[in-house]
Amino acid sequence: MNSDSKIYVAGHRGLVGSAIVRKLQDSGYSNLVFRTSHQLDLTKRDQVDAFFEEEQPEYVFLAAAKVGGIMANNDYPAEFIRDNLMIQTNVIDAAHQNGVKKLLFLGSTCIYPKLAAQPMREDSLLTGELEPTNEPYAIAKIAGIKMCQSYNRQYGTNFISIMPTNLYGPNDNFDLNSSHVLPALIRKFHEAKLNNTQTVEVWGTGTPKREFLYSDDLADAAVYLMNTYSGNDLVNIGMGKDISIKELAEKIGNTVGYKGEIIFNTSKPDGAPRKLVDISRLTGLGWQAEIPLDDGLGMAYGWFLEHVEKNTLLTN
Ligand SMILES: NC(=O)C1=CN([C@@H]2O[C@H](COP(=O)(O)OP(=O)(O)OC[C@H]3O[C@@H](n4cnc5c(N)ncnc54)[C@H](OP(=O)(O)O)[C@@H]3O)[C@@H](O)[C@H]2O)C=CC1
Ligand SMILES: C[C@H]1O[C@H](OP(=O)(O)OP(=O)(O)OC[C@H]2O[C@@H](n3cnc4c(=O)[nH]c(N)nc43)[C@H](O)[C@@H]2O)[C@@H](O)[C@@H](O)C1=O
Repeated sequence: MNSDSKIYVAGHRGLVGSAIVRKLQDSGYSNLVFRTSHQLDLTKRDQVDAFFEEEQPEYVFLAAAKVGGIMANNDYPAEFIRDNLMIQTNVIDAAHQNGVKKLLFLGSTCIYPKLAAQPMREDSLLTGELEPTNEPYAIAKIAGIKMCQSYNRQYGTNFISIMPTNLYGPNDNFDLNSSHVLPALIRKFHEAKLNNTQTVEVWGTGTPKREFLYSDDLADAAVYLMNTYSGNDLVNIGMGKDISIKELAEKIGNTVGYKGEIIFNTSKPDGAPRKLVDISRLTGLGWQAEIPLDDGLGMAYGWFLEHVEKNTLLTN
């Protein structure tokens, strides 16, 4: 990408899209184009076609998607498979029809089998059963990967796919029903501290392990790979380290300064037992993460205090 290349960041208000925009702007890219979902509903093919014809972007970061944590995926499987298939099909095909030079598709490590050998290598894709709580979303993401690879093969496009681990950072979703674990626990511990509540409920057994990457690290990797990597092989993006949900809860409790007790609600699902990604392909391409979890948690809590707590949560 050149500094004046026209770059479309789909999903620019979200956790990932907003981090990619910050990274591009900080790196001097000045010709960025965005639309909110109200201005451009990417599930609507006619709107997507009109947008690409009008704007003719040269590069596309596809960070628009229907995204949520374990319960949202479990409760709304139809929306997760439908919206994601529609958004990615419309954008990937329009990118091809309009001669986009390069597109980066965001998948997720939930595409790998529930019991994949750890750390999960890119070649474990389609070698076993998926985790049931997010199978419809994972199937949509696998279709997106296969679409990029098929377009590259048949039409000679340059569409790459990256598979980030669990992410967190500014503009995360802090809604307790639909969010991922990390923002949910920041909010739960913060509210328990303010209200002097004796216990905080953590879902599941606390034994599943997850790997967490700060969104600015992910954005750095995405821009780096857009500039340096072309090919059909997926690239995992992660830290290469994971922790249990119990350990995460304890860390967040310490970050927030909560003194009460943690209780586990085992009626809620655990999901995949472990999702540590193998990052050898990524490190071989010359990139590694820089923001340790302890630093990232402090930054995420600071962002929450500044942007979410003040404005909405406690006035509900
Ligand atoms: N969060 C995570 O832990 C992980 C995320 N990913 C992937 O990263 C990508 C981005 O996720 P994340 O940033 O967390 O998600 P967010 O929910 O934070 O943001 C998603 C964005 O998509 C946009 N969007 C949703 N539906 C539509 C639509 N119909 N038309 C146009 N825009 C739409 C929204 O736009 P608007 O704000 O304008 O409504 C929103 O800003 C996804 O592909 C996800 O699978 C991968 C691994 C982990
Ligand atoms: C990114 C990834 O995200 C999802 O998969 P997940 O990693 O299972 O998601 P999660 O962050 O919601 O949960 C992780 C673990 O944490 C436990 N947990 C405890 N307490 C809370 C809690 O309060 N909220 C939530 N959400 N989880 C909690 C929870 O029970 C589980 O054991 C999918 O969307 C998947 O498709 C995907 O791609």
